[in-house]
Amino acid sequence: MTYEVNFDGLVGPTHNYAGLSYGNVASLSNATSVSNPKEAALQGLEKMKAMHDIGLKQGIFAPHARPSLAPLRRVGFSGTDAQVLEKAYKHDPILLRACYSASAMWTANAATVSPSIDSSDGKVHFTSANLNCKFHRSIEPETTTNLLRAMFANAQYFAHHQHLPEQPFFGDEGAANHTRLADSHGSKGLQLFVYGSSGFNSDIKGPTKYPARQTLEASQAIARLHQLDDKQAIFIQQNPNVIDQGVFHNDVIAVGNENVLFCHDQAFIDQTSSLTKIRQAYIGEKPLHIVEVPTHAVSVEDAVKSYLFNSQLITLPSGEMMLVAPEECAKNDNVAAYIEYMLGAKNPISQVRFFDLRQSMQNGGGPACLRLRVALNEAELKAVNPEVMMSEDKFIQLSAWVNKHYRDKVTEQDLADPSLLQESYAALDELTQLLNLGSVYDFQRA
Ligand SMILES: NCCC[C@H](NC(=O)CCC(=O)O)C(=O)O
Repeated sequence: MTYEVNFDGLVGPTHNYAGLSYGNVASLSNATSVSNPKEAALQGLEKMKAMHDIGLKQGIFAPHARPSLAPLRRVGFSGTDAQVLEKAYKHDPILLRACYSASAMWTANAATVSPSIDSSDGKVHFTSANLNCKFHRSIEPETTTNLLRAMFANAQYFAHHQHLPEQPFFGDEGAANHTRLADSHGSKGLQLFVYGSSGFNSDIKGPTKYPARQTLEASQAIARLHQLDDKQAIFIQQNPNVIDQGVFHNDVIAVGNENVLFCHDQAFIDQTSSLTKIRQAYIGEKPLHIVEVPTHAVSVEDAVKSYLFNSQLITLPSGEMMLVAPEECAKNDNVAAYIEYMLGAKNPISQVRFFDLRQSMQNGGGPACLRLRVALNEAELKAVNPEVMMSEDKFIQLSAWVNKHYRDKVTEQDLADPSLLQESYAALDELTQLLNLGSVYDFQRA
């Protein structure tokens, strides 16, 4: 038996709205709104618990330590921690906000993962994403790797790779631009890598307004590192026009699960020929279902607002598929009508469940952004650090931990307050014990 295990990012104690992601409509439009980290973390935990209760395997990905002081010291802010915060607040508040971001919650961007069945050495491969398109995200990869190593600590089963070179040519945003199509989670599959532009080839035309965060070269490097056979990797360009309309990652316009690809009809460049290539490359024996949503039913704008395609598409223990959608989809008439139609149409998706993830959604992160998918067989699952797996007890423990440590309000002014740093580090130090992670943060290693 092979399971798809979803590792959801636990929202960190400094979750805030800083408007840091040009090209991500929600991030920009909610800049400087007041955030509620406690509510954000509890909303995320509710989703994890619901997935666990449905009978799925659910994991927990710890947050990163924020504020991160190393980048501030590196660019010349000096003194005690409190002095560094005070000076940065005064002289470069935007940089300070970036160093406070809880963006590591969106674990679809933490790494790209290939299951052992696809890799020639028979191991599960992980490559942390360099996230070098946005400064606040470019400071994530080292801690991500520390966390992955603490969660998947067995070298017999798990191979960890360093993130790609920190340079736009190798822009890599992890699993948000990667999906796997296969007859089942346990069968050999086709890994679909979707890139926005090329680092080296100027014939490949990217978007003109917003940045393309994933390059072809990065996707190719991952396929090499993960030892994928040529037949098991396909590279398709994202439609640059939709990037310019706010589709900053492919998982805002397409999602795959087993033998289903659910996508908008403007998701890919030259959509008809892109889909033909995917159909021809599919290596399964079952039929590949491509559920393509027409623009007349759901516009790109509605897709971006509702995050329909940032739903998780999961296989239930019964074998049916369920769309795990943000509540915003139920509130958008066009999207709600399409979902109703789709559930009744001839395809494997037969159920939907909506979640309130507003705190994350307001920064452009839906259900699918919040999770990293790792397909694991029984032996591999046994080798995972058991403390990072969701259970009744873990849910109670983590909810209590959030309620004890988190604030229910963070404003821009709070970022100058050194007690927010102390509270956050104390909370995370305790969390590393709850999840048995060891010393993964800089402040624990100093
Ligand atoms: N996969 C969803 C990622 C969302 C994330 N948003 C942010 O970082 C917003 C942070 C802020 O603006 O405070 C991003 O754009 O990478």
